[in-house]
Amino acid sequence: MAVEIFYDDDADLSIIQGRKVAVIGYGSQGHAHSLSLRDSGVDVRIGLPEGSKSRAKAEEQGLRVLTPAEASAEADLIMILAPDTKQRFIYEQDIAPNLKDGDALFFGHGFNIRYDLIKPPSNVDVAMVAPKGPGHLVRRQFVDGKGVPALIAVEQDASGNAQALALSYAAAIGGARAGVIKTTFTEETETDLFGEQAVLCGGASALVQTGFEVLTEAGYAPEIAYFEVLHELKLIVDLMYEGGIARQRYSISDTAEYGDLTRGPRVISPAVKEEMKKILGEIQDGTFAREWVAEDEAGRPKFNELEKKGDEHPIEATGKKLRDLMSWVDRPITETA
Ligand SMILES: NC(=O)C1=CN([C@@H]2O[C@H](COP(=O)(O)OP(=O)(O)OC[C@H]3O[C@@H](n4cnc5c(N)ncnc54)[C@H](OP(=O)(O)O)[C@@H]3O)[C@@H](O)[C@H]2O)C=CC1
Ligand SMILES: CC[C@](O)(C(C)=O)C(=O)O
Ligand SMILES: [Mg+2]
Ligand SMILES: [Mg+2]
Repeated sequence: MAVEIFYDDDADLSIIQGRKVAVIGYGSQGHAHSLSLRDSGVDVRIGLPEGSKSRAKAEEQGLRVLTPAEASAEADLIMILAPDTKQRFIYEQDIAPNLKDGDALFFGHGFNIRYDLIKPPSNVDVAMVAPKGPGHLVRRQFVDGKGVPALIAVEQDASGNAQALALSYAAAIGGARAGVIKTTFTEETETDLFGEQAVLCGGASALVQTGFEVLTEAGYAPEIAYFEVLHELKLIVDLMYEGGIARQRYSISDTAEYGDLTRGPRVISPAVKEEMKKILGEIQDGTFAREWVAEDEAGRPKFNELEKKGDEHPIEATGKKLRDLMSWVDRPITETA
């Protein structure tokens, strides 16, 4: 079945402009949504705990900051953009007691609804606006007059108007400039987790680190290895982004293309595809979600150890040294928050 795609002309911005929005969390997505909602004429307040280090950033941008409970009580649309593993506690403690008939509960990712960690009452709309890109780029694209495509989904339509509300919200953060696709909480959650684990983050990081190790262990200069397996990856992905894999193959040399066609499938072998299917199975049957929730509850020992190991990988020191010399590399995407 063909997906439904909506653009600015399909969205009614006045719907979200008529709501009182609370954005809970002011990190990667939270800052992007809040600032762009405000710039689109929406009445927005931020919900953050008293001791949160994000408070100063939000206040510096001229936003009104309340506690999550105060912001939820004041608002009639609550967007939860706190870490996925913290959302159920924030919901129970700060949001649920303040939900009123006709309110809307919004998510930027379907994790807590898909895995039954949050169970909203039947008298509120439950919807999702999930930009398909990192928050800092969502904001930068908005400021540049462009947008990052977004997904919308409605889990519960108490008002009968939840989809129009979600589309209006998505338009206010720039999503409808690029295209807003209708999906479900289940499809968004499972495909998002698969994409970030197997390809975008997990797959790509491991591919780059392994390529760097193979070259440097064979005696090649780390600087040359860095350019070859990391720096140039962006340029190749830019071509894919513009015109697919076919466009990338059109632009590279025939020598590179023959290597791509014959060696690529040896790197991403049938065994890798089998492992990807296993990873998808663990997402679908809830194994990954249970593991991640338990890891977070235990204080993230594995997360912290693996993150530290990644930071200590030799490619990071080489990259830092080289990037400091590259005047042409764009400003950091963390500049806006
Ligand atoms: N990162 C991304 O680009 C994307 C994220 N998403 C989804 O968006 C949501 C937010 O993720 P992300 O932006 O990465 O989150 P971040 O980790 O970047 O930011 C989390 C924010 O929540 C705040 N926070 C922590 N605890 C609480 C609490 N108890 N009450 C209120 N606020 C709290 C943090 O404040 P403090 O400074 O105190 O830690 C911080 O401001 C998730 O559902 C994620 O899956 C979806 C698409 C892309
Ligand atoms: C690719 C990672 C992501 O899913 C995203 C930026 O869309 C996330 O959860 O951060
Ligand atoms: Mg994503
Ligand atoms: Mg994600």
